[in-house]
Amino acid sequence: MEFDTIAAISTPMGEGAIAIVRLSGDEAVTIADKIFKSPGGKSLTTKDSHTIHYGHLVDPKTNEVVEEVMLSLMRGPKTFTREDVVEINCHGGLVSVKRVLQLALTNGARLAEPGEFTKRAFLNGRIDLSQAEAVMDLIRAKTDRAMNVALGQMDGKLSRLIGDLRQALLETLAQVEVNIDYPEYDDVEEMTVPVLVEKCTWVKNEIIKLLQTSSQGKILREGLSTVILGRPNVGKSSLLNSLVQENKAIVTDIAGTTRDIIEEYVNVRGVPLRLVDTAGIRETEDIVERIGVERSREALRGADLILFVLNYADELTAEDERLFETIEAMDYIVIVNKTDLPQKIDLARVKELAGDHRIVTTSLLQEEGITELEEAIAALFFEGQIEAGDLTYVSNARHIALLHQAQATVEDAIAAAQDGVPVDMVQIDVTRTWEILGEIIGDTVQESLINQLFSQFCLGK
Ligand SMILES: Nc1nc2c(c(=O)[nH]1)N(C=O)[C@@H](CNc1ccc(C(=O)N[C@@H](CCC(=O)O)C(=O)O)cc1)CN2
Ligand SMILES: Nc1nc2c(ncn2[C@@H]2O[C@H](COP(=O)(O)OP(=O)(O)OP(=O)(O)O)[C@@H](O)[C@H]2O)c(=O)[nH]1
Ligand SMILES: [Mg+2]
Repeated sequence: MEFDTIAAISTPMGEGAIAIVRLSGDEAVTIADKIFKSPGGKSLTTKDSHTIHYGHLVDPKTNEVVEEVMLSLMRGPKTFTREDVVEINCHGGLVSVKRVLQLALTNGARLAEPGEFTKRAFLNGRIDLSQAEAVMDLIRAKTDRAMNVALGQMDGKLSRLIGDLRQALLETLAQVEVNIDYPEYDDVEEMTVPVLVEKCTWVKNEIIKLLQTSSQGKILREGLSTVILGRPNVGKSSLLNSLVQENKAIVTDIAGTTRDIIEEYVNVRGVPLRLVDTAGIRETEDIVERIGVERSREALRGADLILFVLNYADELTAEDERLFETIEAMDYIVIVNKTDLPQKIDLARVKELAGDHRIVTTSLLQEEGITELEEAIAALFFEGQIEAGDLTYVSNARHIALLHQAQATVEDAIAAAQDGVPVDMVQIDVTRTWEILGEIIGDTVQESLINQLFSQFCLGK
């Protein structure tokens, strides 16, 4: 494909000692050649591919030296975009990077749109759509595990599986063609239906397996949304601090210390948590605190997991019992904190209220019970789950939606075939399933969607 030459800053703005301005397209080398002077004076166009060069950027209009740089020259198709790529490594700092970019733009490059480099890698056929989406996931990954999932997908793990499913569907379609071409042979019809049902059932089961990974996949990507809940002063902020192993939240003995929501990412035994510390829930006259309490209640609504903190050294209150009711239908762990103080809480009553939910006792002050709590969190996440490593995860909402659609259409195909619907009718559902799966890897997908997907990328990627 033929495209114009794009340029963008590919490193964070104003940070770091070195920054990269990247160019990609047919004119990348000629544009770079116009503005780059090596000590030896030789033109870049004479240089070998995949080489790096020291020199200066010089404005061809004014002959002014703009920057001292290292320049990487990579000719397509063995590049990130499959096009000619030039990367200019300049001194970090806002002014320097912007000057370099500006110089490239005034000498024939166009400013890249967000995600346009990766989009070209896709449009030029180096990667498919799910791999391109994984590039973005990789950048956003907040834990090792999330990063590994993204790396696997970038490597084409999901693409290969989708490819296999589509291949199986194509084979059934071929079988159906034979049937349509030779309708006079009854035995062909007799053969077609079982083959169709068998292959489609396999596809259906694989889709179901993939979808089963999706809730874990989403959590790995976005973190398990975990809300720390409880009355004022029970030790919620202390719990956040001990899980993140840093003093992120303010802890005092004054009830009502936390007024607003505090959010932190932590990795508990491989489970990424998006931890939310909330204002202690109580009836209050204080306007600021009341807003905080309201926000705590809101945070609860989107939570995957609640860490419900109770005070060991205090009797259960009506508020505690109400909170048990509020979270009744949710996943929660009860944490009875302050075990270093004399017991006042009725633990039997706590067990009764908690039912099947886990109860952990802690003294956050003395750093006791934290290991048990971490184990309880990990156990909840991995309960009855297969070892995480070798699964192909789907975590992307777009992929999940398409897999649900594909499951529905392939089920229609199976049901129709079993009901004796003519095979050329069943063929329609099979073809549709093949198309829907193709959308995941971007094979059968609309341009508007592609544009929208890449526009969510960051600049320079
Ligand atoms: N300086 C720099 N660092 C970077 C990138 C970059 O673009 N520039 N990347 C950007 O995100 C990542 C590396 N990703 C890359 C992926 C593919 C190819 C590439 O050239 N692929 C070719 C050739 C492979 C080969 O030589 O065998 C290909 O697949 O055909 C390059 C970088 C991370 N680090
Ligand atoms: N004795 C004892 N004190 C603790 C323990 N954990 C926390 N505390 C103390 O309890 C007080 C309240 O702790 P916080 O973590 O601020 O409680 P909170 O639930 O966030 O309180 P609010 O933000 O006001 O809702 C502080 O003085 C803590 O040092 C514990 O295990 N034992
Ligand atoms: Mg607090």
